[in-house]
Amino acid sequence: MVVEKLVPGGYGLARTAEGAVLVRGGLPGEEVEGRPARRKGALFLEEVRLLKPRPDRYPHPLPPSADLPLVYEAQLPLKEGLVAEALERIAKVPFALSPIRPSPRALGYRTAAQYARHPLGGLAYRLPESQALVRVEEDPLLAEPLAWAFALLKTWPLPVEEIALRGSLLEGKVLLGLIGGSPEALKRPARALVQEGFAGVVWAEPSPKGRFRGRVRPLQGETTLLEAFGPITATVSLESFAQVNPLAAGLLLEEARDLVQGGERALEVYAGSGLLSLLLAPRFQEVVAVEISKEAVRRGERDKARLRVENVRFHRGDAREARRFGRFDLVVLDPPRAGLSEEVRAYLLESRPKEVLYIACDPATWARDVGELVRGGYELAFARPYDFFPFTHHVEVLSLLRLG
Ligand SMILES: C[S@@+](CC[C@H](N)C(=O)[O-])C[C@H]1O[C@@H](n2cnc3c(N)ncnc32)[C@H](O)[C@@H]1O
Repeated sequence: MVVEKLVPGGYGLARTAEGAVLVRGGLPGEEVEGRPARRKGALFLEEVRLLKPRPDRYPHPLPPSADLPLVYEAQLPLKEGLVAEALERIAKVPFALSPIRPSPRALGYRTAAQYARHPLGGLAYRLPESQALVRVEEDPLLAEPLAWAFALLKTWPLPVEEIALRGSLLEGKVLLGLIGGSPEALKRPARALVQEGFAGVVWAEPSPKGRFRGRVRPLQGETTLLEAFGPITATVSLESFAQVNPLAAGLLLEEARDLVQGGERALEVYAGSGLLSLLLAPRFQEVVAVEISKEAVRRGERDKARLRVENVRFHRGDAREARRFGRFDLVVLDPPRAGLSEEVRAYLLESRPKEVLYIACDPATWARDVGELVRGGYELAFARPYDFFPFTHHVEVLSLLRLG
């Protein structure tokens, strides 16, 4: 069978007599075979064999997380296609997207990464479906400070379950998170790791809720770094979200700043450390930034003081409570992959801000939300895919909706 197109989740889609089959590892135009198996109501191809690969497959080694192993130029139309198709099929909004903006770096772009420790030594990637560990010998997607850390840690036998890295291109430094093991036993190795060149080492308890969601203890050195995201500098840490490709994120922030009109009050929900609030502050009298992570809010408060921004108010809380903050001229949204919660969508349709700036990392949930806002009286004024994650199917979208 021949893979027809790339679909959400990074699968190839092929059609068979039994219906559409999702193919992990098959790219559009490639001939594959395998055993179709039904899981969770969909048909997946198992034991995939690639019979006829594309001629533009990337010829050098990549980590297993790189599920779009094509030469860079060939990746971009596929990603654009994911966004265009989501708009058409899910939002049902006819709209011409602005062309995708490539990442300034196709390789060496990632400033954050996590690996499991392989039981036989070395670093490994956990396959999302089977949870099986695949050893990672090299990772050319890592930016320079992380590439140094990767090479060092590959041979360092640390008694932990996972490691997390967060680097800064601006400072040329990297923080190391040790997940699992005992913080007492890791104090000495942490000192040695800082002597070796890490800016800081933090221990975290493994938690079913996610990385850094259980107990966290700084072991040695720094816990935050300063990073440049285009027009703004911000602190980053291991503990809470910051964009992994600061050069690409910087381009998006520049364009975002130019898109919005300004006014009296702006609200940012899912704000992280409030990069957009701090950036847009000069255009508004008051900006409220709502974020659930205590650590991200703490970083935001520090950035606010460092940048001497007076009119941004951080609020640690749930986006679902947006209603209590009242009405705004602009609402900025950058939610996790699940997109907006029902309560946030209802709040927007009730309070009717003049502009909604929506940044998304999942085209399908973005399209669902855009569809609902358009049916509620908004018009999609701008949408451009951005490539924050070369060599993977992930794609970011910058969009602006205006009251029609
Ligand atoms: C994609 S990140 C965007 C962060 C920020 N705009 C940035 O670029 O750094 C999404 C953020 O939403 C936060 N978040 C997730 N669920 C939330 C909720 N229910 N209420 C408020 N914030 C939430 C996460 O902690 C994370 O910081």
